[in-house]
Amino acid sequence: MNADPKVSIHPDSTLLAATVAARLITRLVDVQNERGSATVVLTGGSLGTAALAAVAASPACSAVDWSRVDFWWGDERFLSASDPDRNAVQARQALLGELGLAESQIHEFGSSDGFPDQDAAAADYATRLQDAADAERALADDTSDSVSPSDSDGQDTRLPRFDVLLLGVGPDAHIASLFPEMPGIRTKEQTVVGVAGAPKPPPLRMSLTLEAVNSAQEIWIAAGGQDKAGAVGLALAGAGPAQVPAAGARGRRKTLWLIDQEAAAQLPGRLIASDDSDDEDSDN
Ligand SMILES: O=C1O[C@H](COP(=O)(O)O)[C@@H](O)[C@H](O)[C@H]1O
Repeated sequence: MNADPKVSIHPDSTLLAATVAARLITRLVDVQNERGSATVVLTGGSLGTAALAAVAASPACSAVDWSRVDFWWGDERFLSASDPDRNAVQARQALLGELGLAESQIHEFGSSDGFPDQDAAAADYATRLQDAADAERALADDTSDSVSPSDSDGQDTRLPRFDVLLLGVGPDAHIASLFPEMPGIRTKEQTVVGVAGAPKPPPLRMSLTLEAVNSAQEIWIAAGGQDKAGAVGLALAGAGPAQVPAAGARGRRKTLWLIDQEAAAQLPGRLIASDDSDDEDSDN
């Protein structure tokens, strides 16, 4: 049973990005203290990229041991590797390029330079996720006197453990590259899907499926601006995921909506009370 959504509302998108950054730094430090290393799944989009820039600008940035963080992506555009519209290129510019990471920590989707089409790049990403999951399980088995095997705590054996998975939301309520009423949002029994005909350019993309998104320990959905208010309102009013993909995101231990006042304009009244400001932060 995954976690019901909680909502945290912030005055504007600048403060929202700073809050996401502060929370991310804190969560990564906590996970590293608990488990040694941490894994983050990044999003593209305006707020996701602004939050990464805010991590880079934070005086607390160096509290994280970045050499023990792995980065994956929830989605990517099928473009050449250096295209400025690639989510990975934007994330490298905003933060990853500042951290002195090894390339082996940065798990980008394949590009149009290396793959014939988006389906081949999606299949490759699924294989790399499975390889990482297998390696994680082998490590857990080796240390099983002190650590529970990762597949006995409900972890999806096709995927590494995602400690925090970040999502943006489009005005149409898409998350990652799962768009309303398109095949990707209905795809089952696979972890990654190729997307053709996306309504937001570029049309060719790769995305984690909803199953894979919802394998994350914590999902943080960040949205700012009045153009997101309708999508946020519908998602939190309990719409169906096929029509409103953002409604389907549920982390295993936490589902946290981080939004600004403008994006909160159509929030159902009962949810304003679910603000997680007194929620510990329950990250322990
Ligand atoms: O195309 C995409 O859009 C969404 C939302 O982006 P935003 O700029 O409207 O916030 C993003 O979450 C996704 O990763 C990206 O590929």
